[in-house]
Amino acid sequence: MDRDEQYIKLAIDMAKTTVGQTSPNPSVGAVVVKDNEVVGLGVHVKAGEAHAEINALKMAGDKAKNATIYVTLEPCSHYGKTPPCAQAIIDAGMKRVVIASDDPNPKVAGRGIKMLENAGIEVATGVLREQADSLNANFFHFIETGEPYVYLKTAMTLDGKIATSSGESQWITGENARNDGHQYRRRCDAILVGVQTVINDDPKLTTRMEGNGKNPVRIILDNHLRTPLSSQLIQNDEAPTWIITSSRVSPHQLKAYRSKDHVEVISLKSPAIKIPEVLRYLGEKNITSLLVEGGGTIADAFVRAGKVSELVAYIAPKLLGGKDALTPVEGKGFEQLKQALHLRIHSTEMVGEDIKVTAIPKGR
Ligand SMILES: Nc1c(/N=C/[C@H](O)[C@H](O)[C@H](O)COP(=O)(O)O)[nH]c(=O)[nH]c1=O
Repeated sequence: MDRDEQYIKLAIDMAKTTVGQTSPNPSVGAVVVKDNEVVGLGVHVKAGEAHAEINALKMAGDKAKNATIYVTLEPCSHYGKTPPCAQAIIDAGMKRVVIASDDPNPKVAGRGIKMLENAGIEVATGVLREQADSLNANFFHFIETGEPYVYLKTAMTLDGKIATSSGESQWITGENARNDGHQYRRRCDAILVGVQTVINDDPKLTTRMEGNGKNPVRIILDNHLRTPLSSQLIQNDEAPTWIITSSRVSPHQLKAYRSKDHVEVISLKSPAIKIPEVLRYLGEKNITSLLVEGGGTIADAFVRAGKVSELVAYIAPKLLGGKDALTPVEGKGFEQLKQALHLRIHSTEMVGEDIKVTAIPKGR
């Protein structure tokens, strides 16, 4: 690993610590180096606050002059909530800029680099690009599609069951795997379940394990508004609860949920909920990442709609059997093998006694 890669790696590792808290902005890290000495470090901590480059330049002060800045994403060139970073780098009299990811926004991609080169600053790009790009896969997907990046998460036994035939499901996987699953709740802007999971499991869907963290918005897909008023998602107000229902529900039914400030019922215009419509709506609400926790009917709807960005499967070394035991993907399914959703295995690792597999649909 050469010097440029070393400093970009440091910037990426810093950016990793802010994943989930900068939404709808990307997670970015920056390192300022003068004569092989680190003189400034910075991350973007929250949307609307200073960008990583600005924080690193602030720490570097006068030492930024004729120094090099290593940044995980192309410096912005436009006035957003804060002035453009490319201009701040020019004003600081820097000599060189090393970048990992290009800006995915076609409207501004390359403009920051152009500004820097026109000011006589040397620019190197694409250093550890893949690592930096995967850090912001959610953000890049959101910018390119206007829809949230969708993690489909499931927890099953080795024989593919998510619950016993009598419906018992807690717990299939161990503490470590469930803890790992909560990191996705911290990272995602929203978590989504179907009403059957609410009825069966009465989940809280908050980020509770390993030091807590930001709670995602909790979303229930509920065509006929069957969410029990007594359920934790209605009674517990630690996070917003959005119930997405169809246009067929009556004003009387809607009224029942109005008493809870943290609950919002959204009836989409169609008589039956369609996944693409849900994702367009969530994108408009700046939900950039969505954790779909099931159950099987919901998973099937997302799979058949071709709207899964990444599968996260936890597999417990257990056998449950039972022809009526629930499986991760239920619903209508595909009738022919050639229709199957093909994925590329992205990672496999042990998490406690369980196996964790992540996989990306082919062609993404
Ligand atoms: N049943 C299992 C899971 N089950 C996940 C279901 O969504 C379940 O209803 C919620 O996890 C419950 O939410 P909360 O914990 O109350 O916030 N997920 C897992 O990772 N392992 C399992 O064994």
